[in-house]
Amino acid sequence: MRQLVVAGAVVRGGRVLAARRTRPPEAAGRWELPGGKVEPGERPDDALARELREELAVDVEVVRWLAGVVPVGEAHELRAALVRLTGEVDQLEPDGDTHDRLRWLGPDELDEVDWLEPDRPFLAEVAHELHQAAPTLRGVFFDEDDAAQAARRLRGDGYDAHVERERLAGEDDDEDHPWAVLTDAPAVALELLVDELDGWLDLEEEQDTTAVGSPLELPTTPRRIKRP
Ligand SMILES: Nc1nc2c([nH]c(=O)n2[C@H]2C[C@H](O)[C@@H](COP(=O)(O)OP(=O)(O)OP(=O)(O)O)O2)c(=O)[nH]1
Repeated sequence: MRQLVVAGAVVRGGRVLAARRTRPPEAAGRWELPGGKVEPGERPDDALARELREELAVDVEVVRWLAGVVPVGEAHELRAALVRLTGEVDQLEPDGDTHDRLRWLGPDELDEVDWLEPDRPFLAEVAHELHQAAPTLRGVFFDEDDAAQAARRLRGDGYDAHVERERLAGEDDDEDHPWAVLTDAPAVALELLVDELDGWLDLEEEQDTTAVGSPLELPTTPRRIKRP
């Protein structure tokens, strides 16, 4: 019998996490949904949670298993699940051992990376799921602490919210990038926070899911200067 490998489609803010493998040599440079082998007697859900904790230091829960079981080589077979992050994570780092790069991909970006063959049959269902996801709003802040506070408060109100580093149009260095809070909260909730914490709403719908990493435009209306 083939040994089961479980992989997680970690979905957050309308995007899925892809990880680039470093080993074995034939898989190095190819992208996958992070996960690993199920140990004897282990439940697949538990194995997936364990692997993502070990590899990415995140806590997840399985939302549902995707359709299909795909053979991997002679000895393994792959199943994949939609999972969601349950703990506090603002920045994810690759583990360095299995992966050297991570990317959050929107539904129209899934073909931008070179997936391992066994992962490909799952991608159509992942794309469908991402298209269904609640629209993602972005609030942008110059101050990391303000962004973190906004995300915390949104999560406290039961919404999904996380912080990402942004670039601005015309920037050509790594200095002073603003911070974006991506959330499925309604606009009114985010509006109150950007007003209070001196950020702005990024209303470029197209940027939300399709153009990850593309530069933001500066706000067109004056921002208040922060008072001490
Ligand atoms: N984790 C994972 N492995 C995949 C995917 N697609 C795919 O073909 N594989 C292959 C690569 C490996 O040959 C095998 C899983 O190995 P792994 O290295 O991730 O498993 P593991 O963490 O338990 O590692 P190990 O220490 O036993 O090597 O399945 C995928 O999406 N995720």
